[in-house]
Amino acid sequence: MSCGTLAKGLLDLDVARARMIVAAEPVRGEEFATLEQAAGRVLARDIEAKLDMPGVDNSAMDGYALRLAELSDTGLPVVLRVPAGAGVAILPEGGCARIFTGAPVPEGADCVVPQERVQLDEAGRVHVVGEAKLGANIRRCGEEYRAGDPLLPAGWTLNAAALALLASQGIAEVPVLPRLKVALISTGDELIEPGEPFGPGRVYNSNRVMLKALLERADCAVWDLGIIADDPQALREAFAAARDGADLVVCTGGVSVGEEDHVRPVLDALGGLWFHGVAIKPGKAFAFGYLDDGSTEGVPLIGLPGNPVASLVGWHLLARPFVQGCQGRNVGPLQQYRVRAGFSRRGSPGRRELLRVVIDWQGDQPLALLSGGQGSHMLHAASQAHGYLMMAADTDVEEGHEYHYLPAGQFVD
Ligand SMILES: Nc1nc2c(c(=O)[nH]1)N[C@H]1C(S)=C(S)[C@@H](COP(=O)(O)OP(=O)(O)OC[C@H]3O[C@@H](n4cnc5c(N)ncnc54)[C@H](O)[C@@H]3O)O[C@H]1N2
Ligand code: MOO
Repeated sequence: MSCGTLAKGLLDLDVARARMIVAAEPVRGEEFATLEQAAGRVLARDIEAKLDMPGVDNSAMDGYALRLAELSDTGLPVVLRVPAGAGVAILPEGGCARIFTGAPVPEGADCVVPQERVQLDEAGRVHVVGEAKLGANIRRCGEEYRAGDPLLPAGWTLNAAALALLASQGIAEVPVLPRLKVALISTGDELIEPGEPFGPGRVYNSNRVMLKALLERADCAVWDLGIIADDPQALREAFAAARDGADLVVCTGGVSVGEEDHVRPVLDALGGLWFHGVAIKPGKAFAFGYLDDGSTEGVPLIGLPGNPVASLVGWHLLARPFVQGCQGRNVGPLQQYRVRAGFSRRGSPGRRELLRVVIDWQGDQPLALLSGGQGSHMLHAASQAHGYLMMAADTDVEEGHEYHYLPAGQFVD
C-alpha cells in the first residue's frame, strides 16, 4: 500500500520491518524433544519419511473386499474376516472378505464395496446393489508418499497436524532449535505490579504480563528482570546482565525523547542503536540495536514504547517477525485484505495508523467498526479488536470506503 507522506526522521513501516527480518539470525544448535514436548517448536533439520504411507493397501470403508470379475447374480460367499490390525491375507477364489476401515485389503481383492451398498441373502452371500468399480475404496500403499520422501523441512513450526504426521511415521523424538532466551525489562519509576496498593501517580505494569504472554506463546524462554528504575546506571546494569544471559533483550518504556527516557543513550553507550522511530501510530517510539560492540555479533535489543497499545503494535508488526527469524521460522508478509469502514475519522499526519477494529458480519459484506477509544494507552479497544485497519499517513477514513485490514489471527502463535 502507499504509506502517505511520512513524518521526518521516522522510518517507513515496511522498511523497518524488512530491516528487522534481515537482521534476525537463527539461534544455533539443536536439542531433541519428544513429540509431546515439541508442540510449537521449530524443526532443526529436514525430516524424511521412514515408511511408505499408507504402509499397505487398506480399506477406506467398512464393507466387503472382492474380485470385481467374480461378481454375478449368484452373489459371493463371505470366506474371510479382516479387522484393522490383521496381517495381509489371501482372498480365496470365488469368495469375498468382510473388511473394516483401515484393515489390509487381502491379496487378490481389487475392490471394496461399502456395507450400505450390499445385500446379504438367506445363505449369507453378498450381492452388490448398483455399480462397483475397480480399485474403489482401496487406499493404495505409498499413495501419499514413499519412504525417503521429504516430510517436513528445517524451520517448520511443529503444529498439531505436523506432530500427528510424525507420530504416524512412528517418530517419537525430533531435533528442534533451542528456545530463544529473551530478557524482559520494564522501565518506569511510576510502575507498580498488579496486587500492590495503588497510589497517586502510580501506574500498574501492563506491559510486563502482556509481553511475557506474547513471548511465551511465541515459544520463547522468558527471563523476566522486572521493573528497572528510570536511572541510567540502573538501566546500564540491567542491560549488561541481560546481555550476558539472553539471546535477545526486550524492554518497554523510556524509549522516547524526554530526559527521563534513558534507553537510547544507554544502548548507544553499551553497543549501538540501529534505528529509532517508525512512522506508525501507535508504536512510533520503537528502537532496535545491539548490546556489545554494535555489530550483529552483539545481543539484539528491542525497545518498545511505554504506552501499552504502542508496545502491542510494535510487537505485532516489528518485534514478532524478528523473534520468528531468530527462531529459524519463515516470516511471511503481512496478511491483509480490503474491508469497508463503518465509520469516518481524521487521518494521522505523517504516520500510518493502525486502528483497532472489530468486524461486523451482519450485513452482506464485512464492516470494520472501531473497537473503542484509540489512544495508545487505551487497552480496552485493543483487548476487543479483531484486527487492525491500516490507514496510510494523512488519509481520512471515509465511511463506506474500503481500506486495508490486518486480521489479528495472523499474530497469534
Ligand atoms: N515530546 C515528545 N513526547 C512524546 C513523544 C514524542 O515524540 N515527543 N512520543 C510519544 C509517544 S508516541 C509515545 S508511544 C511515548 C513513548 O514513550 P516511552 O517509550 O519513552 O515511554 P514512557 O515515557 O516511559 O511511558 C509512556 C506512557 O506509558 C506508560 N507506561 C510505561 N511503561 C508502562 C508499563 N510497563 N505498563 C503500563 N504503562 C506503562 C507510562 O506511564 C506513560 O504513561 O512517548 C510519547 N511522548
Ligand atoms: O507512537 Mo505512540 O506509540 O503513538 O503512542
